[in-house]
Amino acid sequence: MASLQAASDVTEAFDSAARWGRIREALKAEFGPRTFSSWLSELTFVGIDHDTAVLNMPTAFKADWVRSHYVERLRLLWGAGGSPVRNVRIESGVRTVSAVPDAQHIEASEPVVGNPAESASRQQAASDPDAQNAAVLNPRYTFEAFVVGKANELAYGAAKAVAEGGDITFNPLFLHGITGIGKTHLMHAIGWEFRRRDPSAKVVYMSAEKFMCEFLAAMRAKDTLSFKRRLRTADLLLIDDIQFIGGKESTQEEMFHTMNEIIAAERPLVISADRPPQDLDGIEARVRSRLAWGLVADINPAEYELRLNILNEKLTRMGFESNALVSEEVVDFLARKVTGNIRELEGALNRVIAYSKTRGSAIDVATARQVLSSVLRSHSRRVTVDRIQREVAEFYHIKLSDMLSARRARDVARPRQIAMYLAKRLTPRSLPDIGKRFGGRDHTTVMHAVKRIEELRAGDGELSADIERLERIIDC
Ligand SMILES: Nc1ncnc2c1ncn2[C@@H]1O[C@H](COP(=O)(O)OP(=O)(O)OP(=O)(O)O)[C@@H](O)[C@H]1O
Repeated sequence: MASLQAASDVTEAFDSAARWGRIREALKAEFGPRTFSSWLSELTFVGIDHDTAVLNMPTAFKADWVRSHYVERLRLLWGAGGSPVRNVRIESGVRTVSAVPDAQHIEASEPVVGNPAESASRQQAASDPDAQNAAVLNPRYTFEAFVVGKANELAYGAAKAVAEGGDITFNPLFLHGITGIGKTHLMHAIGWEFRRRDPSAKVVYMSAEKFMCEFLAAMRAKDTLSFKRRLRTADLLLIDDIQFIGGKESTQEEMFHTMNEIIAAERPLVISADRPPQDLDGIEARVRSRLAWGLVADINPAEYELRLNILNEKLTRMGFESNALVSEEVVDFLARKVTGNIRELEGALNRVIAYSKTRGSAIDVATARQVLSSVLRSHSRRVTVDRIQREVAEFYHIKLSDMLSARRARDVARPRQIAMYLAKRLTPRSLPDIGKRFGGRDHTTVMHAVKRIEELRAGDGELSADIERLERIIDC
């Protein structure tokens, strides 16, 4: 690893590796053995690069997942206890040589971090299959902990209605919105409330990816019956991130029959995705139409006020009511500056808290700015495909969903091509990755769009000026 500082000091390397061993144990205790083995067990420690812990995941897909779901937690664990590590970088690709002693074989010698109640309930789940469905629900994701604002009030209201049972007029409930915005939180909240009202109810929560893996494993083992029975007998079925089954035909077929059976039995079904049903490319028309049958509720990016309320709610829940560690000014600063999604907002808050705890006193805005410099820098610099899609859609007065849709009319196809072109120019994403974010299109479509816009720009001053204007909007 040329970019890494040489681990010349074996003791130092060993210390970091031992630390990684303890962090792995903490993660396992915190997230439970099942989540750990699905998402975190393959993560290996590569080395320390200045103030950054470098970790590796064998596949790009899982690396992406860890980046979007666990990196803040990893950063906090690495940075705890006065450690000089401030950042965590997740690389992908199979690594055969370890730059440091193999951390995975080092026993945890310090107490693990994690919620003991959660660990206990997970341990119980491991030996009690009936308890497993409840155990996958995150205890933090309740309605009480969900802050409502304009951006999510429709989804919240619908989720409450499902959870409270009674006579709902829609089924399924389809929740959609960009990553890190509260879809999973709401689904778990429905599960908790449903079970609170009827402790004997069978609540099944599953990510679509897990649905696929378990179904394919059951097919391979020629035992799909128990899989089918487990899902189809649910009193409440929650399927998260359904976009992942795009293109997987046998899984879609099974999903379709499962949905039909649950709906026909008038038992509630809740589905989530990163986009509305009609834009789920790679998913059969009959499945899409079934998904849109009930109520489709979107969750929009939080506005300033909601971001502020969420931060205050989190602080209260953590027992920081008196603002002893995080002042009102710092909360306001975070709400104004961290505008991406709620996961990022939480991450920034956790960093500020961790830093204040290390110092033993509240910090001011200037220090918060410093502590978050890498987050804020990457935030202001980081142009995302989502952001490009939003700005281009607004600029050309088309619907955001048309960026992902299959519509070929010129008035939407051209802005979509421009957005692809800008995604290639302004983000580090690869062509296949960009294609995936434009409704699962092939990389050749993106390549064609980039070429086409380059050609048009060369001969069309007006288009070229529009693109420059867009670049300025997106860049600021
Ligand atoms: N309105 C809210 N109030 C309180 N916390 C929230 C709210 N919205 C999101 N969060 C928090 O933000 C984090 C990310 O939310 P969540 O995991 O539900 O996102 P998601 O939309 O399911 O993302 P993904 O599509 O990546 O799975 C969670 O910790 C959740 O508790």
